[in-house]
Amino acid sequence: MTDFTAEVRGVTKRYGETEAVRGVDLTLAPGECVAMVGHNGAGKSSLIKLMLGLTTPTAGSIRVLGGDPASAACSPIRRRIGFLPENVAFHPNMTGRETLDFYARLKGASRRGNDALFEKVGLEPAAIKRRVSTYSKGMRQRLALAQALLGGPKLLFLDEPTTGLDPALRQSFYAIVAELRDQGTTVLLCSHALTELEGQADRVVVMSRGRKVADGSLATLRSLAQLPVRIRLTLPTDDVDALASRVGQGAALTRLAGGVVELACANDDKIDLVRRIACDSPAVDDIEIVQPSLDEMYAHFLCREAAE
Ligand SMILES: Nc1ncnc2c1ncn2[C@@H]1O[C@H](COP(=O)(O)OP(=O)(O)OP(=O)(O)O)[C@@H](O)[C@H]1O
Repeated sequence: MTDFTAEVRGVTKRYGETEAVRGVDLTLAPGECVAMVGHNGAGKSSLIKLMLGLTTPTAGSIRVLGGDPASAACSPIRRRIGFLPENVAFHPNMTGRETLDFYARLKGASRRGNDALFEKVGLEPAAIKRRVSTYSKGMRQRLALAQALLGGPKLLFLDEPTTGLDPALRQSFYAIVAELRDQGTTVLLCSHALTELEGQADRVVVMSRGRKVADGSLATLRSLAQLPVRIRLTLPTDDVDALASRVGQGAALTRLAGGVVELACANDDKIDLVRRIACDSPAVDDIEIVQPSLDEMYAHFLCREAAE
């Protein structure tokens, strides 16, 4: 008996000569929001298709919601999975309502909840009467999310859900994802927009060339990557060199524009350094601690994998 919503064990997927997924282990716990990142062709979509039961592994095993998602007996399981594919193509001549009704029939879900779904994703009553061909990219993506939410999925796969959306729409998209997660839905989210994933995902999985090269919370990945933390000081005095060298003892120092000095140090040395700055340099105007970004950690794990 497993507690995981999805469990991928030693999975390899080969397409002819191409090994799209290589020996991947991955678990998704109930109510977890996991971000999967990786370069083009890293194997993210292949892994999602395997968990959806659209393809079968060449080696290894997959269990989703307690069953094998590819087996014919598991269609009740597949009804509890939602999927927003990377490139959604709806029929242009159907209205929003007709489209959602159509997908509800396909999924065997009741259409009674469709109005609530339109409201959840922010599609106005006037908009759902219009043909999809008149929709903006943002409206199509909202409709795509409503489609993925049909039947109240326990597990939701979102493949590049925010590509092409403006910042406000991206925020509202993530607000819906957070609400779903709070209600216990497990979410796996693929994206190339690493910066916007910070703060959204409980865990980040980094894929490269079919392999999983890192898996953990941002804090775990930070401690694994051991990238330097940067401490930015805004110094009021002209004597930047003296002050900077005094506070910067033992830390790599860079002068930035506008009297700002950046000190790079190991994460474990950060508190000591901040103490020293506070004691020795009362004239510091401002202090900012910049943790390694997900972009930087991602680049680090890819370089490490390439070197291995
Ligand atoms: N049906 C298929 N037939 C043959 N090769 C495939 C098939 N699907 C995927 N591949 C190959 O498997 C590898 C992984 O592709 P996949 O689409 O899983 O990557 P991805 O990480 O989702 O990339 P992207 O970010 O560009 O969507 C690629 O080399 C791709 O060409």
